[in-house]
Amino acid sequence: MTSWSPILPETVWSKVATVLRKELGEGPFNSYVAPSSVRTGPYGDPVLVTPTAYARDWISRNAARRAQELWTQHDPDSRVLEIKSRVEYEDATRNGETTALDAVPVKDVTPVAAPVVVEAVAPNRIGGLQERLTFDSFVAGRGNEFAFQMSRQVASWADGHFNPVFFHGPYGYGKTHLLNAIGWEAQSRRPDAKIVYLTAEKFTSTFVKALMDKSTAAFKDEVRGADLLLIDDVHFIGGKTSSQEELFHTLTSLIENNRRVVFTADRPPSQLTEIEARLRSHLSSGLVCALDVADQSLRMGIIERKLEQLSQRLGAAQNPRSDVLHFLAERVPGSIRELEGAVNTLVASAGPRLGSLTLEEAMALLQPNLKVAVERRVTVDEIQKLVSDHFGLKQADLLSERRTRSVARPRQVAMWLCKQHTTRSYPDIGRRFGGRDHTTVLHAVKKVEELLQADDQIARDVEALTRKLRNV
Ligand SMILES: Nc1ncnc2c1ncn2[C@@H]1O[C@H](COP(=O)(O)OP(=O)(O)OP(=O)(O)O)[C@@H](O)[C@H]1O
Repeated sequence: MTSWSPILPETVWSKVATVLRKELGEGPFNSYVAPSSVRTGPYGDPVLVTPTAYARDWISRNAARRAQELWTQHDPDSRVLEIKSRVEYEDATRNGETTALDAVPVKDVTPVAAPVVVEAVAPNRIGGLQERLTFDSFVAGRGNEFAFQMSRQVASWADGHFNPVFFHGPYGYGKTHLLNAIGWEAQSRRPDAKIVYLTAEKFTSTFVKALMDKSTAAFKDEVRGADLLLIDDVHFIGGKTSSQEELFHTLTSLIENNRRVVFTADRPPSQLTEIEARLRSHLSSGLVCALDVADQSLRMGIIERKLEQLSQRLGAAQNPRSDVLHFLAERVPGSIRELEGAVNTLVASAGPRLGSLTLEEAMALLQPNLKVAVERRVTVDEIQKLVSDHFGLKQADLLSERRTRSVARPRQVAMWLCKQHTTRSYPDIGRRFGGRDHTTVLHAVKKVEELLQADDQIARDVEALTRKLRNV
């Protein structure tokens, strides 16, 4: 067996962070420590990378000594934890001080139930695409095989008989992954082509903003000029009349001009009852293709691929024993998103002991993941509807650019509820609130934490909303 040496920095960090969270309190922890992540420096030393110089200074003043103390307790090699802002770290990386292989976003090894770190969003050429979501990292099997083949066909720019292509399926089973993979592959085959990827939220919010700014012509040019348009979560456009109208004209124009369009949604077009009949019918006029929940063998394949990826990035490690693998595949409730979270938890918490863990030990480590997914799943969409109703707003207000307090505060409450009641990451929540940055979500979460202590009215609102969410 090849063992990991030295111990994974992420494993140590997740222990350190758990204690810091308790000692610093949720507010400061979420503001400064949670958005930071642990990377590895050129000589294997851990580096805590903070999003800003301000956060670096705050941590250096208020938490560095304690973090080092805790680090030393948990790291058999007693390495020194350096603290750098992201800019400093990136400069050092550019200057060859670190190796690409060493850079490990902590998100990948952090339990989903303990939001210690923020997902690192890699930059990409097509706006909005995530770099890790490619065909190579997608595992095909029963439930998604046909969707996978169709996606490859669209991405190959082969003469398509079907346009638009519409993928639908339950949450967390790879729709966004396939849409991203199509984008990457199509771009690599035709670098000159214009590929536009938009979530339906982003389509709506950008369009509404363009209406207000009287700049719809630019918006139309951008979207209707695409050779391939990829729209994620189109169900979101339900009830939004002007955006539906715009999407309808966009779709017909692209199809008339032989441009490709691909949609994803949580339901087939026929069930999108909040979408106007004319648009619904156009959505189903090409190929409608279902992604189904994954069976045990697909879940096992995904676990193996995920372990392979983690071991490539973190160094070789022995896979868990087969009873542990089967437990993961069969007993972790929820979608592939929760399954991935469970694999991350196990790898992060077991470290070099991964291969020798007994089933009982694995079950104990996975406790948070088993609990989280047992609870009823709440969606971002549901939270947005509930919050906008509660505060007498429209759902679109929460996604809009409006910053007046009567809108900004409910938006922050909605973001906080999303963090509490869904397994979505900060960047993901930001995307679903009109394409906002993850730092905005972090700020909102921190603000609401503060208000819950200081503002009785907000505390009552949050309590009422939480109760409603549980009973929906
Ligand atoms: N077949 C698969 N192979 C590898 N990873 C997968 C597969 N299916 C899903 N995943 C992973 O599971 C997670 C959730 O998938 P994704 O975001 O694509 O779900 P979705 O169906 O779009 O969900 P939602 O409707 O909530 O947006 C992602 O990290 C994705 O990479």
